[in-house]
Amino acid sequence: MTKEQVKSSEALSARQVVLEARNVSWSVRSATLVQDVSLCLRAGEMLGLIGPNGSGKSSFLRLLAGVNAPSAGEVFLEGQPMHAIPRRMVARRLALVSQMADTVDAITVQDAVELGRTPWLSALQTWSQRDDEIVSKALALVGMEEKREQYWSTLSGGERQRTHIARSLAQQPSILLLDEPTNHLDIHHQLSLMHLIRSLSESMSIAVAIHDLNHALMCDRLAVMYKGRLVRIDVPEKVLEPELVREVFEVDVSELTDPADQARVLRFMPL
Ligand SMILES: Nc1ncnc2c1ncn2[C@@H]1O[C@H](COP(=O)(O)OP(=O)(O)OP(=O)(O)O)[C@@H](O)[C@H]1O
Repeated sequence: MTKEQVKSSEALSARQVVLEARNVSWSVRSATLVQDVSLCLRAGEMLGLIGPNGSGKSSFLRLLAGVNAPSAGEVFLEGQPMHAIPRRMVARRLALVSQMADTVDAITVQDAVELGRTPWLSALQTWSQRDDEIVSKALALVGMEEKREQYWSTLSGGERQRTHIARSLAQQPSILLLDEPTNHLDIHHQLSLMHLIRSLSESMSIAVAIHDLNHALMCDRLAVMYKGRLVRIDVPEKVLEPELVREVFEVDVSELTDPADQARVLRFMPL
């Protein structure tokens, strides 16, 4: 990751807001799981959502995606209230890759990825060669083209995860929301996926929940969730500082520099 790939906050602040949460809360029974969160995702931004287990990242991503409606506040997609946009139209603009996404067993990888084209098809717009090309490209991007005929039920956890990501890419959204996409992936696939997400952010806006704080360094900005609240949003260097990491994640952090390429590396120690 070169410094040039990460966009500066000045460059980002000039860009259009594509998705906005305005004072959003979400309660289930008496528990408030997301509390008064406001943030903007800008065009071409890679925004990381970080926070300890149970801090509300997945719940907040589902609100951003319009899968759940906020109990208070509002989400805006390209300036329009999310609740007023038909789901099919939302699906043409935004895709969510959930943490525990599953699908029915009796379909192949190819079938699962083809489902990503659904929002674009209609009685007038039937399956075309272009749809085949989009599906093939999505499979290739996640390295699943050789497994295209394999049944879902026979896939490993990492292959399922990559298939779901391919499905979301086949959807051709301009906004991609990913909930811990490196779950189940081996180290090679974790790195290649993080670099793929980084390169996709040249043409898409991305919000991604991440546990690995070294991966989080690849984001343009980081939003820190803690007990359902947004406690900080800023560039990674300003967010991943010892005091905040200690308070939110209950670990000590020290920063090292890789002599090979001067890259920043974080090392964590128990308190
Ligand atoms: N439908 C629900 N009903 C009750 N509680 C819920 C519901 N969904 C989530 N929660 C609770 O809300 C809190 C936030 O959950 P959420 O999955 O959003 O956190 P997270 O930050 O994504 O966690 P993780 O890092 O472990 O994936 C958790 O304590 C969870 O148990």
